[in-house]
Amino acid sequence: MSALNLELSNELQAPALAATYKLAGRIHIPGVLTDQSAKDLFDAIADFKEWILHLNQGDKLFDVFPEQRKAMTDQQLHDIRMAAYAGAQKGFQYIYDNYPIYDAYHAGECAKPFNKLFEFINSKPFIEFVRTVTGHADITFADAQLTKFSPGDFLTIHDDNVYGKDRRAAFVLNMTPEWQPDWGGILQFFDKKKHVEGGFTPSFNALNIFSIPKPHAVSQVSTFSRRARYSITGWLRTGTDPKA
Ligand SMILES: O=C(O)CCC(=O)C(=O)O
Ligand SMILES: [Fe+2]
Repeated sequence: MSALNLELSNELQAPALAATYKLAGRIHIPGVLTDQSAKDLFDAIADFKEWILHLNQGDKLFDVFPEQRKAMTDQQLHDIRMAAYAGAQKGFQYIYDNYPIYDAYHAGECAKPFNKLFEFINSKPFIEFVRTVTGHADITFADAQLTKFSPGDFLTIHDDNVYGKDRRAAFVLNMTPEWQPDWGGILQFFDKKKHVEGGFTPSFNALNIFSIPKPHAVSQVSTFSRRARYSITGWLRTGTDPKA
C-alpha cells in the first residue's frame, strides 16, 4: 500500500460546527475527510492484521498481543470474553481490539500506514480545525488509538477524565462503511439520571467530538452485526506532548 495521504474535506463549515459544539458539548461531523482519503484510510484499516485484544480486569489493563492470541485455543479466548462479561455485571468494563498508534509512533514502531494517520491528526489543518470547533485554542496535540469492536465487544459508562492528561475533548472518527443502528456500537451520552441524552451511530467518515468529562459508553455490538466497528479514537490535549 502506498503512503496514506489524508486531507480534510474542503466543505467543512468550522464556525457553524463550533456553534453547535458550544451549545451541546458534542458534535457529529459527517464527511470529515475527502472521499479519497476516507477510502484509503478504510483500505489500510481493513488490511491491518496486528490487532491487540484489549480489555480490563478490574483496575488492571489486560492486553493479548497478536502472537499470544494466535497461540490461544478458542476455549481460552472464550474464557477471556466470559471474564469480561462477568466484569461488566459488576462495574466498568471494556473488551475490543485496538492498536495504540500514539504509543507506537513515539516508540518508532508504528505500523506503516498509520504513521501518516498520526501525523495527519497532529497536522496544522487538523489541529486548527478542532481548535475552532471546540473553542479550545490551546489544543496542541492529539493522541490516538485504532479500535475494532467486533460482535460482543463494548465499553461501559465512563467520562474520559484522567488527571494530568490535559484532555480538552475526545474524538472518534468512525470508519466502517455502512452501519445499521440495530448492530449496536452506538456512542451513547447520558445525563445525570443516566437517561440516554443522545447518541451517535457510527457512520463512515464521520468525526464525533465531545467535551470532557461527559458520561458516555459504546453499546455492545450485536451478535448479528455484519461488520466490525472500526474507529480512530483519542483525545485532543494541551501542553507539550510528554512522549514527543
Ligand atoms: O469508540 C467510541 O465511540 C468511544 C470510545 C471511548 O469512549 C473511549 O475510548 O474512551
Ligand atoms: Fe471514552
